[in-house]
Amino acid sequence: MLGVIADDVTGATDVALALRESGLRTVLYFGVPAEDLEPPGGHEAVVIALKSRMAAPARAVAESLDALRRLRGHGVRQVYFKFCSTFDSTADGNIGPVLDALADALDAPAVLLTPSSPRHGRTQYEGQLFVHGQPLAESPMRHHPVTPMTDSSLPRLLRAQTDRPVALVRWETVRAGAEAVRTTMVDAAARGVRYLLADALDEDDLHTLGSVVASAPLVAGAAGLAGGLARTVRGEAPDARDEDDPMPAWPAAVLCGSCSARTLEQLAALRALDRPMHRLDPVAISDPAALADEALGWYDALAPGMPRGAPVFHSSVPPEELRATQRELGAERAAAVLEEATGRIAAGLVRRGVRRLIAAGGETSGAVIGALGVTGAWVGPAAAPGVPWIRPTSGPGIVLLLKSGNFGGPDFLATASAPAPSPVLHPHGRTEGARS
Ligand SMILES: Nc1ncnc2c1ncn2[C@@H]1O[C@H](COP(=O)(O)OP(=O)(O)OP(=O)(O)O)[C@@H](O)[C@H]1O
Ligand SMILES: O=C(O)[C@@H](O)C(=O)CO
Repeated sequence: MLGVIADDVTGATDVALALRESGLRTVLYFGVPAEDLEPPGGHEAVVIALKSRMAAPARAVAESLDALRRLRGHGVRQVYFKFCSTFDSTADGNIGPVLDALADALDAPAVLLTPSSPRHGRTQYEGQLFVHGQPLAESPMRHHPVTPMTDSSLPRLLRAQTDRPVALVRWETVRAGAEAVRTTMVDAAARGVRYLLADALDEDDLHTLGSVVASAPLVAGAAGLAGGLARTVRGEAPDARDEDDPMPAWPAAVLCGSCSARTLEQLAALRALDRPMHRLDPVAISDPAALADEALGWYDALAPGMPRGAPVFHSSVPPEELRATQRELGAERAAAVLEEATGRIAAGLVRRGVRRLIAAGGETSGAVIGALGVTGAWVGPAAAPGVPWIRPTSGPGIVLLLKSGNFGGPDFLATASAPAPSPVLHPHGRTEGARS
């Protein structure tokens, strides 16, 4: 049994999909599940989604250790710490402290990690992180509203967050094969190195790395290495995926809090389709309940039957406008107002019969999950690489699509919220219409 601790909600759905596509039947929890909650039978991997990415180090460590305790109680022997493929962390940086705490608790000698996730265009070479071939600090991530990333050097980023020695596993070593990586790890551990940032440019590299850490107590990174590890763990055993898992064509709505470049493109595509769109402006209305009431009032006034397609609620703005709002309200307050309002809107929509909710942005998705009281979900088919449909294991009969800010093609939101059928992208690239 593989246990994953993810530092945000869309990171958790991303890694859960990687495990599912590697053939592991995967259950996902939002927050640390209650002691008496027995996971549904038949699963081979458990993912716990925390909302710790923006948290102060002490809180992130406490929450991660709590998740670890729960996973261990559940019989998990190997733990994967999932952080963002763009190494998103605040100025205080909690990835290092969480790694230190998990490594101590699991008695892990040297931990292999990499944010490389080639399916999402993230690669690591010579310790530098690239986003679709651009150095991280030159990518749109430099404008992120809460975690602007202005350095591309992973060793430097990680060393700023931990006192423990960090070294690289260079791409030439990875390409030389599992034995070369193993030797590098053993030598490094003997020299006192605790963290090995491994270069990886493609799925083969990740498979090699996965095979090296198949029995390591702690491994860390983005969804890419988790997939490489899962493929090794799973081996040639029969695939547990439910290939035809169709998504129902239920009434849909889109909730967008992400200001990422890709989300802005996806919103432009919705605008071009003349979808009904409502902007949430925290400067005009800074009381979250009033902001949500206004939005739900707009929804209630829409023509019955939604002839223009699923409605869209958004606060997404380009970087200059975002900075202006943040100057006016403060970045934290603006985010808190919008997240609470978005959660209230999600709950109001479900009360009104919406059963297919598409949320854009990790923090935004966390707010939606929290407001709906969703504590666990089965991982369904992918709507795009890294973005699975999920079905809550209890509560109202709905399906959710929680999209990381930069994931999905330009038409992703339009397609996912289309009346029916919505396309299902199979792991091996085959696309077909889902039945309703
Ligand atoms: N107009 C706005 N003004 C200020 N803050 C905003 C505005 N719109 C959104 N935000 C805040 O910006 C943050 C965006 O983070 P979120 O995690 O939802 O998206 P993301 O960072 O693009 O996605 P991911 O974390 O999956 O990459 C949220 O806290 C959101 O509330
Ligand atoms: O790794 C990624 O980029 C995503 O899974 C993520 O963490 C989104 O917040």
